[in-house]
Formats: sequence, structure tokens, C-alpha cells
Amino acid sequence: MTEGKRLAAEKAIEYVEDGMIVGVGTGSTVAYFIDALARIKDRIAGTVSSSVKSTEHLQSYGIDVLDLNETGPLSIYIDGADECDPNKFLIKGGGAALTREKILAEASEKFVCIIDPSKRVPVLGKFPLPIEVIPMAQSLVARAITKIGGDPRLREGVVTDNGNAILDVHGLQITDPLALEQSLNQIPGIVTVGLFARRPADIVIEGTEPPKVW
Ligand SMILES: O=C[C@H](O)[C@H](O)[C@H](O)COP(=O)(O)O
Repeated sequence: MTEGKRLAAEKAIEYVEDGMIVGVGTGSTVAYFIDALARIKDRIAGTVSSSVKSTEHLQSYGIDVLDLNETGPLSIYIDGADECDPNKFLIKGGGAALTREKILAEASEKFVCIIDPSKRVPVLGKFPLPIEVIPMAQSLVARAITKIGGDPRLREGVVTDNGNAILDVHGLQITDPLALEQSLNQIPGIVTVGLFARRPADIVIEGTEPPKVW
């Protein structure tokens, strides 16, 4: 699995062109990408980061981390996923960074998703769906999710970079990711749903030997 993450991350470097500002996701797969990016750091114009953790990792290599409000749209965003289906729809948020990740995916022309082969699934939902919620709405949101058949569990001891809580929703068979994303987005108190269907990945790199790109 670790090797799969590294292989996918190394391949993603081929999508980074000279002078680009690179959107950088979060997680153990992206950590390999940051290590690889450090080797070509003098060829890029900087990065925009999706989390405090990735920012610290990037800065440890002396890579510039810029403000999205200053950069404007990004050419490329590289990030991992917890699950990826054949339509390149994703579940993300296992590392609680989903909100800023969704913002960067939306801001980017090309979203390259890097996964080890275990993340590829026919139907999303085996991995509990992360949802970032405003703390005072935790119970309200949990009740709404229970009504649609999900089993929401508070991720204990986790506060997101935005000061919010995470509910992990178990027991959903996500056969229509787009519809579920849209309907959950209507519930007050939900900040971000960890379903990336409205804005899926454009390219998926699966860390096989050699890597599969689809
Ligand atoms: O919040 C975290 C992110 O969505 C990650 O990209 C996702 O959890 C995958 O992480 P990893 O590469 O560690 O499996």
C-alpha cells in the first residue's frame, strides 16, 4: 500500500509544468508527492496548500505556500482520496481536510487524484463518509443523516483546521453520489460533504507498477 502511494505520487510530478502554482492536497499519499515536489521546487512558482499539515511539510522544504485569494485559479491540484469509483467520483476527508481540499479542487483546471490500488471501488460507501459540521449543529445533522439511513459517528478528539467537527457516516451505499452530495449540502450546519461528485477528479493515477493513468 505504501509503495502504491509512492508510485502514484512520483508519477504525478510529470503533470507539474515549469512556472505552475501547484494546489497541494493532504494525507499520506500527498506526503510522498510533497517529497517529490521538493526535488523540482525551483521550477515551480509556489503552492497553495489544503491544510496546516501540508503547509508545514511544504515549508520544511522551503517551498512557498501562497494564498488562494492572491493566486487566482490554479492550473493543477494534486490530492489523494479514500475511495475512487469508475466515474472518478471520490470520498475524501479521512484526514479531516475535506473543506479546503474541495475549495482547491474547485479552483483548479485539472485535478489529478493519486491513489494506491486499494482505494479503487465499484461503488462508494464502504469507507465511512466524512462530513464537516459546525459544532452546534452536530446533533441536528446527525438526526437528519439517520433519517436517510446513515449511521453518523462523531470523530472523537478531532477539530478541523476550520474549528469544526467531523461526522463519519457509516452504512451508506452511495449509488448516486451526485444526488447525495447535493441533498446533504442542503442541511444547515453541514460545511462540507466528503463526496467529490459535482467536482470529480479529472485524472486518476493508480500506484501500480507501472502506474495506471485513467
Ligand atoms: O482529509 C484528507 C484527505 O481527503 C486525504 O486526501 C484522504 O484521506 C486520503 O489520505 P491518504 O493518502 O492518507 O490515504
